[in-house]
Amino acid sequence: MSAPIDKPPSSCKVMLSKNVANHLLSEVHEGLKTLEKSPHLVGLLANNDPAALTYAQMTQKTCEDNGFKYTMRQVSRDDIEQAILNANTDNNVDGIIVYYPIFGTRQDQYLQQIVDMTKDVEGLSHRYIFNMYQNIRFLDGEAKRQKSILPCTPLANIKILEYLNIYNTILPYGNRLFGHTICVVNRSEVVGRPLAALLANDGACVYSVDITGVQKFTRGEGLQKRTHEVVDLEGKTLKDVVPHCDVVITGVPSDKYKFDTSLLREGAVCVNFSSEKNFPHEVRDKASLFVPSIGKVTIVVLLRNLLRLIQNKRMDDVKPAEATERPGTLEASS
Ligand SMILES: NC(=O)C1=CN([C@@H]2O[C@H](COP(=O)(O)OP(=O)(O)OC[C@H]3O[C@@H](n4cnc5c(N)ncnc54)[C@H](O)[C@@H]3O)[C@@H](O)[C@H]2O)C=CC1
Ligand SMILES: Nc1nc(=O)c2c([nH]1)NC[C@@H]1CN(c3ccc(C(=O)N[C@@H](CCC(=O)O)C(=O)O)cc3)C=[N+]21
Repeated sequence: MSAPIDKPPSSCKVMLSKNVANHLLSEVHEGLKTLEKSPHLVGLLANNDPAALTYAQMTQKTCEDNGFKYTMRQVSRDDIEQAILNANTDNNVDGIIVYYPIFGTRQDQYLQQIVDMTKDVEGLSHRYIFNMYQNIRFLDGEAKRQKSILPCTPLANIKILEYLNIYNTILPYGNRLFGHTICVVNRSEVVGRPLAALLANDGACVYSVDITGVQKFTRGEGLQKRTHEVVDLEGKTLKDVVPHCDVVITGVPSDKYKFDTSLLREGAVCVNFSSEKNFPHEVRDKASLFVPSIGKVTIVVLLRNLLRLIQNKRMDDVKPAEATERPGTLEASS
């Protein structure tokens, strides 16, 4: 009988998102101490998506374990508009999350826009999205007291890269990804495209890959631009860009999809935000760090956004109007 050939142990460190989540939770607990009463988050569920229900239940548990109040309201999709309007005017509600997809059409974007901006924990209101793409970090211009709200899943990915020290804190805020080349596989409007923009705004060169093709997001040579620019890389595919990347982030919503790890640069950092396992087990033979899922971080970011909304509301004696159009600054972190 021949002895089994042992593979050398993998040098890849697998980082579970709960480590990052716990780190962020301590920040959330500090914020909570400054409030008189528990923040109240309302989750509106108007679809039969099991992923949305799981996500809602996980959010409820995290809220209850950490001093937040969470109420799930299940409504039919015909009643969702009225349910949002009721939560908007209810003084006992601090934050609202509506689980999507509901109609799966532009009606979903309509619903996103009727959530009161001061209760929009997901940062889906037009003004927040505009600020994000334009790299405007505050709602009150030069006063810089009210931070704009960033979308939860893109921000969760950023918090993970910060935790993994991909962000270089010796560099000034806004430039801390300078020198990194990052591939994001998914260009949806809710996660992939905003994520590519945020990473590029922080100084990275980002290849954004979708089934429609590859785009490159950068702030130009030597980070000359204030916000990112995008170019279509016609004819290029994942295979052309991945070998250049030191970070690869995947979000393909299919259990059939497996990332071809032979393309990875040795020692790349790999993060998967899809609820499916996009990386096969062999990723451990190539990657230096691997984060298999990020859901727990997303939920803590949601709570952090809720605290931020409450802090912004407190400062509302300073009127935030007209601040949106002013050029942003690069001096504050996400
Ligand atoms: N962990 C978390 O906190 C969250 C996880 N998710 C998960 O992330 C995944 C994606 O969510 P969404 O962006 O909302 O989904 P989506 O369905 O809106 O977008 C998926 C995108 O991936 C692209 N895509 C599909 N196959 C591809 C391929 N082979 N190569 C490159 N691109 C491909 C699609 O064209 C589309 O642009 C889902 O699994 C979802 O459950 C979503 C939100 C939060
Ligand atoms: N407005 C809105 N925002 C969302 O962010 C949103 C939504 N609607 N609709 C539903 C999808 C789905 N989604 C997930 C979030 C976390 C995990 C997650 O936490 N996954 C665990 C594993 C899941 C498990 O334990 O089964 C993890 O990453 O560790 C999954 C899926 C957010 N969504």
